[in-house]
Amino acid sequence: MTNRDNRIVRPVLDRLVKQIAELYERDIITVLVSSGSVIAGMEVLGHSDIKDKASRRQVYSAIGQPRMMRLYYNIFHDYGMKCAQVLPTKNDFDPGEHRRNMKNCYENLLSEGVIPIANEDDTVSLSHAMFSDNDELACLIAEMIDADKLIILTDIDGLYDGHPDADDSSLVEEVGINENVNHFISDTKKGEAEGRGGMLSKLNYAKQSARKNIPTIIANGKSENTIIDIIDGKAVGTKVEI
Ligand SMILES: Nc1ncnc2c1ncn2[C@@H]1O[C@H](COP(=O)(O)OP(=O)(O)O)[C@@H](O)[C@H]1O
Ligand SMILES: N[C@@H](CCC(=O)OP(=O)(O)O)C(=O)O
Repeated sequence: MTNRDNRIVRPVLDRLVKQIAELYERDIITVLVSSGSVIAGMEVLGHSDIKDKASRRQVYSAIGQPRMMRLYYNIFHDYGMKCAQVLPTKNDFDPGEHRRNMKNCYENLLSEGVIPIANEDDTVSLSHAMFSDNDELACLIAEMIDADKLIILTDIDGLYDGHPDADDSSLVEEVGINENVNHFISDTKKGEAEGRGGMLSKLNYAKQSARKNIPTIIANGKSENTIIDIIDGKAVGTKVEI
């Protein structure tokens, strides 16, 4: 949802929400896990003199998260839908009261026809409370709500069997949970703002979800109709299944 200049690309969010709205019409209900708060905060504040990276992330995300939600609120509203914000930390997923409360909240939001939008609470999640990235958060939510499917969107069509820019690399259509294909992945993290993730993390959490019987697909979030195509059973992205 960001471009190389570290700006939020509204048409990408618009396309996402349009598809979520179309699925809702078909009684397919989505929970959205969305990053973007740190970059949205950087867009507002610009350069910060705060040296400590964690403190800077707190400040940027505290500024950016309401901005992301304003964008989402407006776009969902344009499609006649309502959305809500859920900001957990990793600790909230431990067995206990917070987990039960969070699950209850998801169930109630969904029963009210409201689409939950989750992001890590970057203002408080430091060290052990921190998810490794939003791929982990999506995986934990999918498991908690017993999702039928997890779709991990990125800026590339899926996992390639070599460097994505190499002429002889091609898209891997399916990966088994016990298949070791980590060597396909090169460290091409573009240094984009404070984004964490990366393809290795997507693959690991996709396998983790598949192990819990949640079919998972890594696909391109910048393409026009990715989510709908996946739901319609078209051959899109990289499937990770048991
Ligand atoms: N074998 C591979 N197949 C697909 N993508 C790969 C591969 N190796 C490295 N990558 C890189 O992973 C990137 C996707 O992860 P990235 O966008 O960094 O994660 P995040 O969405 O968490 O920020 C791709 O843009 C690509 O450059
Ligand atoms: N929670 C942070 C992003 C965390 C993260 O892992 O981002 P990404 O590398 O895009 O999966 C944010 O909203 O900016």
